[in-house]
Amino acid sequence: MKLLEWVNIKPVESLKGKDLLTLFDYSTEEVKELLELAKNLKFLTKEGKCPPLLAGKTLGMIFEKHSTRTRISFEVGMQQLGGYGMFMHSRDLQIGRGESVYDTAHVLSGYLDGIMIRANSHQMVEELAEHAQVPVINGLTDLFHPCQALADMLTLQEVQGELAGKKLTYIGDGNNVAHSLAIAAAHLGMHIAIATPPGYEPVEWIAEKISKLAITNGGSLLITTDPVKAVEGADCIYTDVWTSMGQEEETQARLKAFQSFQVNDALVAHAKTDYAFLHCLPAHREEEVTASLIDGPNSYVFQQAENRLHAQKAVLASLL
Ligand SMILES: NCCC[C@H](N)C(=O)O
Ligand SMILES: NC(=O)OP(=O)(O)O
Repeated sequence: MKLLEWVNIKPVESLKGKDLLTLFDYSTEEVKELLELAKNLKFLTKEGKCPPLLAGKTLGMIFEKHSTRTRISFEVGMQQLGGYGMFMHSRDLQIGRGESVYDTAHVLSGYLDGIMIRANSHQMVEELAEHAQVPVINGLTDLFHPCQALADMLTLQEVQGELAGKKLTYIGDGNNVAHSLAIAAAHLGMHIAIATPPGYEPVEWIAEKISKLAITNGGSLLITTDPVKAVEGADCIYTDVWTSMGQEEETQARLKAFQSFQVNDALVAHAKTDYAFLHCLPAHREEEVTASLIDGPNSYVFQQAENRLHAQKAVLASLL
């Protein structure tokens, strides 16, 4: 039998034409199906047989902020699926000179089959999605980073198998990455613990929704200011930068506030011995994580970065 006949590469039917703004908008079943498709697309890609599911299609990729992984994985992902990914920096577009989101959405919809955008404000991406006639994919906003979270779950599934009931700990800033990671983990029924300094907790309405979703799926959400409590018995430890893009002038204050939230040998001693360490990257060694950990045997950060490619191909193949 030919590979393509026994590896299931059916796009997630119910997601056709939809946007991906946050994983709150998807059902648990849809998230699981996307991850299954991502796993199969990864396998086929490694065999040199990634199917050309998006032949002739073009994804426009708008960036208001820097990117290494998101830009390159979307561009290469489109190419592997037989389509084309077109990079645009917002400062080169008329939107950078004040053309409205409404007009931009209508105009781009006439040329493209989908739009991926990395933006400063989540609200702007919602407005773009409202007026675009093609799917809009969130490549990071101030509030969410759903594509990252799908790659994170794919990586954890590869490393630890079934995730329901496992404990996922996030240490650091209650930011975009923390929000999306916890939403994805809640879909998969994980026990999530988030430790942040006071004042840097996840946004309240987002945390409430995550908690409900986690409980529905047999998991839970704990938010604490005690990193040791959060790490106790963890299967996975995750951290992100203390200062996100756009917060540069808060750097000094944040360095001080996050001092005791470094992921280091003393802290991970409270986790399971075979815990997996993840970080969305870019990382600052000896700030949020020590080199001994991110470059150590429990770290899967490069596998995680590679998985952006395969997780996003599942998204692209399904939405476009
Ligand atoms: N590459 C992902 C960067 C994530 C970070 N929280 C930021 O928003 O800058
Ligand atoms: N993790 C992530 O989104 O990386 P980039 O900022 O390099 O795209």
